[in-house]
Amino acid sequence: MTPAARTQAAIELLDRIIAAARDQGAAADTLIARWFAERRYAGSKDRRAVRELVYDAIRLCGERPESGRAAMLALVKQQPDIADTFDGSPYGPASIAPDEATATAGHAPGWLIKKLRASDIGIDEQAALLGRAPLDIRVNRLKATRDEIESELPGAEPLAFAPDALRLPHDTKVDQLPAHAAGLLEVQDSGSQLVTLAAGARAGQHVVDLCAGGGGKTLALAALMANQGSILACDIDRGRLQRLPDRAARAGVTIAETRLLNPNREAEQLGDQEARADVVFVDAPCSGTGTWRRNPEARWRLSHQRLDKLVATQRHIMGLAAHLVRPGGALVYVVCSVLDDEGAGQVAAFLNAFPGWTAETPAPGAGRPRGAGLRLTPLADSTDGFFVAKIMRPW
Ligand SMILES: C[S@@+](CC[C@H](N)C(=O)[O-])C[C@H]1O[C@@H](n2cnc3c(N)ncnc32)[C@H](O)[C@@H]1O
Repeated sequence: MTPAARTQAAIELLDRIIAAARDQGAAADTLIARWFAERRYAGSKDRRAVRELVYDAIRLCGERPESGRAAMLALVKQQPDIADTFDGSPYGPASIAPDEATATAGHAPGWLIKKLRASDIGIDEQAALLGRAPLDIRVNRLKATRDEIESELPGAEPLAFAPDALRLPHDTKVDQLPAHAAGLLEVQDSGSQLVTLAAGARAGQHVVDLCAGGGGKTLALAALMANQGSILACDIDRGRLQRLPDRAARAGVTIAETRLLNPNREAEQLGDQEARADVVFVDAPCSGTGTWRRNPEARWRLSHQRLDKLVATQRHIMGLAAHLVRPGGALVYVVCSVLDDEGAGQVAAFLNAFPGWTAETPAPGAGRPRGAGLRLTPLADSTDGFFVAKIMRPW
């Protein structure tokens, strides 16, 4: 592909990503993969170059742009060399007109910037939320030690604050490693590992992982429990939950059982779990503001209404979770968001609604206290952004 054709490809892809963000369609990564699957003529260098242009433009534009071309013109202001590729050639974009509309640069839509500021996420933190995410893995302590895996992977760096975490060079093809196929490691952000550690789950305990999804944190919990005890992994999403048994088998985890929940019938379906769990782990659905490094277009999807709906769902799930915790047990609440509405505010509301419950500040070696919990951010901790709180049920 010529440089002009690459710019045109990026513009077309951005158009699709903008439409999908508006209509709650597929994620940017999926759209990019589909686009190239239909265009086999594009080589690996073309793919990399187009992808880079697309993500640079997404990161640059805080508000959802009017069009892919407007987004790319905003990028031209930052990277003037790209202007030459608007050459009107057969596969390239038309020349730039003097007064063409250009998207505005920024970290997020205005209403969201206000929310971030109100949550003490200043401009440097906002910029870091849009940086490039590192590649972290969790060594599965059921099958290997971190030292063993570190010695096998050139460039792997152990992280001081997460005992099973290694940071790998960006271009490591983790899914092609024999150690990955053998279940010795999983790709998992070190922040994700830390919030799981904060649950303090121990061997022999009964844990309910109420929003288990595909089981990323279920497997980490099982490893911390030395695969002893029991984990009930629940979710309302059949597709995600279905992935868990195979992943568990690969990781040598035998203590996890799955249960598919029906929205709004969860309480009835969890009746047998009433007041039984030592730990109920709630990795709640959230806005994902802490994971913009991986999905920067997520900020174009969010709206006031969507955030309000998420906050209501989180509250509903916390209420369900509270009934499953045994006296003296813990409800561990996690979101990959840095917004107080979903983090500190949510826990304050819970403590108000459930008298006698008390928050313990988890001390996993990173993060800073935020309200009754702990917050991790990309700038301060070099992890994804997370909020975690450990709330104890009275005896
Ligand atoms: C942040 S994701 C969980 C990720 C997962 N714990 C992991 O580590 O891979 C949140 C999950 O909550 C689930 N969810 C949404 N509403 C729910 C509900 N009412 N009850 C249980 N799970 C729910 C979603 O399907 C989604 O899989």
